[in-house]
Amino acid sequence: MVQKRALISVSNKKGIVEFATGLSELGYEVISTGGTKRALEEAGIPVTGVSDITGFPEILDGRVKTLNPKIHGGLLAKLDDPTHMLQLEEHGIEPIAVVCVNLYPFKETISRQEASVEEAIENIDIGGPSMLRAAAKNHQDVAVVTDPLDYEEVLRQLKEAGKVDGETKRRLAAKVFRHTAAYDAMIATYLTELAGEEFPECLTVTYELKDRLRYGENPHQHAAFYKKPIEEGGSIAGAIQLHGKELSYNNINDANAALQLVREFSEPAAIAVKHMNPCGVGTGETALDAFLQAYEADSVSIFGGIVAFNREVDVRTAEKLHEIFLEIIIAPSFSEEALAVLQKKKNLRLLTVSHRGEKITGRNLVSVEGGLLVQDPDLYSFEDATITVPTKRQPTEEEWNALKLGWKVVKHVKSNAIVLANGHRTVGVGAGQMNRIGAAKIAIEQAGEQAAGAAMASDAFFPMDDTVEAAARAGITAIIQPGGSIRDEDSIKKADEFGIAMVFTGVRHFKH
Ligand SMILES: NC(=O)c1ncn([C@@H]2O[C@H](COP(=O)(O)O)[C@@H](O)[C@H]2O)c1NC=O
Repeated sequence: MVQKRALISVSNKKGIVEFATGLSELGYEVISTGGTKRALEEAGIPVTGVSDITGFPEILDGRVKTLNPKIHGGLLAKLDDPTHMLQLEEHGIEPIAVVCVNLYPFKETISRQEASVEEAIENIDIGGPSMLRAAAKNHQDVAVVTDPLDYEEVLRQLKEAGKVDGETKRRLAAKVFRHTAAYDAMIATYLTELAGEEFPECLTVTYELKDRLRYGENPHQHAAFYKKPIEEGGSIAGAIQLHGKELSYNNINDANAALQLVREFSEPAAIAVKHMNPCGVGTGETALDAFLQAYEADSVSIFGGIVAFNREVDVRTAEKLHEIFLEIIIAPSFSEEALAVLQKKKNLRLLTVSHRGEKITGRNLVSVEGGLLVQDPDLYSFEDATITVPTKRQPTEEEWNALKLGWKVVKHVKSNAIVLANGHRTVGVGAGQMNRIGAAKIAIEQAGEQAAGAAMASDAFFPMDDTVEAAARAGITAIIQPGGSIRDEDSIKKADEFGIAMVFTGVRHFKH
């Protein structure tokens, strides 16, 4: 019997001995590169070295091992093409029926903070992707495996049918091209960043499947959650779920919004979110104080919402949280007693996010029909802004605290956005209105009596003085807004008329 050939060259050696044993027992001649050959021989599997086939040693520190016509001819020949077969014979090349290759660990290398550029470059696999792509192109005749999870199925089919069926070979080939494309995308991103190119001529991003979701924004929409290959600390994609039902599409979006806002605060803070807008934000000496403030901010909307903390949730906070219906609680950690309290609710999702204090710096990508919008995230903070006070009256210390809180929150509310706040919590949130005065009216109505003495934050400038007038009539005493309207003077005059202290930040925080 003519022996069939299987080529195995893997960096990740997991499961390879079992796979190679299976192939060998089925009569395959296993051919391998240096390290793989050694590992298989140690396990007692007969192996032919690739160098014995190519008649060429591995050179340049392994940069050239399998890049040889004796290998690539065997991968690319069409078995039903007489000319191909004749040429193989002429050049003494044997066809290869099974290819098992996984690549140098480029992702793992660049994930290590201390990895040098030289190390990263050495971990760019060249021969591996070449073999994978060749075999995948020729999948009509070659079964190509790159994922150890596929070893079992390939062996099963070879054992039961003596071959891998066409459908499986096509599926494996598609997987290979996804894998090599993702691999190259990571390399391209790494080198593009090193070269400092901001918006290259094409965008090669890659994401890995994290979860299939039960449905999307609505039950009739199919959905999945993909994550970046290398995790960014503090992101929802890196969150660990300790308890509760699986996260839904809307949960993930809301949790993301809550996390982005809680990161604005260094003092203990609690953020309640509904439909991606903060409905109550509180700060205090402790997580409990902060939560009580957030709850007080809007004890109606928080129902069925998400609460994010930037401090550990302790048992006292957990007991308070337990009293209301929430979908998700996110915190850096939960004390054991707190967990015991919160886990009484079967469905309540508890997430921890390992925020190590770094800013999330990756670009924002938003899909529109037929394209993708790409921009930097809005990382501008109050401390970065050039603050001016154009009114006669300067804010008092208490007003400054309220203005800062309102300004941090309004950045995370859908535009047009108005937030009313005191020094400890929001008291009114007007989100996503088509005109500014509309957003102001909603915030003022929600605040009711609490508007008196509160501060107002606006995500963009006032095109006219009507919002200042509405604020004054509600008893608001301080306003923070970007400024920059051609009619700023009208707003300043109106503020002076009512003794309001108004602050300009010079920075707009639209959010759509
Ligand atoms: N250059 C080549 O000809 C080449 N051929 C195979 N490789 C890679 O070498 C690795 C296996 O090496 P080893 O069997 O020596 O442990 C695999 O990840 C494979 O993708 C190569 N490496 C790199 O580019």
